[in-house]
Amino acid sequence: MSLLQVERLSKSYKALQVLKQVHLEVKPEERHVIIGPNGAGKTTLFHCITGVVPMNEGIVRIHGQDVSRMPSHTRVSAGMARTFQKNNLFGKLTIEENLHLAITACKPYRNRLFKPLNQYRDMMEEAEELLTQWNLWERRKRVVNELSYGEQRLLEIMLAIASKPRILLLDEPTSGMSPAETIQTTKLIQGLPRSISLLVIEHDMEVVFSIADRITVLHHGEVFLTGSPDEISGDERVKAIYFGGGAREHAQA
Ligand SMILES: Nc1ncnc2c1ncn2[C@@H]1O[C@H](COP(=O)(O)OP(=O)(O)OP(=O)(O)O)[C@@H](O)[C@H]1O
Repeated sequence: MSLLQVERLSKSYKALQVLKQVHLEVKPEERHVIIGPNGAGKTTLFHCITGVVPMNEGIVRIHGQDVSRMPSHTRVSAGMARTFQKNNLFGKLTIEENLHLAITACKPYRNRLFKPLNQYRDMMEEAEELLTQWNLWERRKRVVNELSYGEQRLLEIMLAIASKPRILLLDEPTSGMSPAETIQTTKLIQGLPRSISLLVIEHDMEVVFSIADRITVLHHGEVFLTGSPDEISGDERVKAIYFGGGAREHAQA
């Protein structure tokens, strides 16, 4: 069974039809990357899959469960987590405080907190484990606003992992990063447990081909082609779409 299944998803913003009858499947353990020129509808597709914006038509299923009408936060309970193009962190709080909030948001006691967060032992243990795994234990007291842009984006991925998702959606995880940060982030994505399936929007072709098991090309809001990295890189029509239009500036960056 597919972990994520998107069927006939369509979305318009007033007269502008952004997504047209999109079909997409992510299998268990799969790392699936979406590419396409600027304005192809990639981020809008993520917004619709995660319930950030309503779609006009279509079905989204997570592990067979229809989540199409669920609000965004409920989809997290169904096993979906995501990062955004612009980060969603609490800049004035420390790394560990951000993590405590992210873990607590997934706990059954999240709406009835009667004591300070650091007295919830299960949450503190999970936080310590993640901070250690991600080599952030020593830096846990650092305030987020003082971190580099690349560190903030990495922290965002860690916070998304804190909800123990079955599928993680990453929207341009390396955008705005230095070459060194891009390499670090790519390694980190490669090292994520296979138990978490990935759906990633990415423009940097080196990153795309170093993480993708399958690639979907989105063009003018439609799925143009889904295939293996070899199928996509060898397809002349994809090259024409991707390098003939709005992706050029990304490809050359
Ligand atoms: N809230 C909105 N209201 C109106 N139009 C929107 C809105 N969000 C996106 N669009 C339009 O929808 C189209 C697709 O945008 P989207 O951001 O999904 O593309 P994208 O493939 O993610 O692009 P990029 O690679 O530049 O991030 C664009 O024409 C965009 O201007």
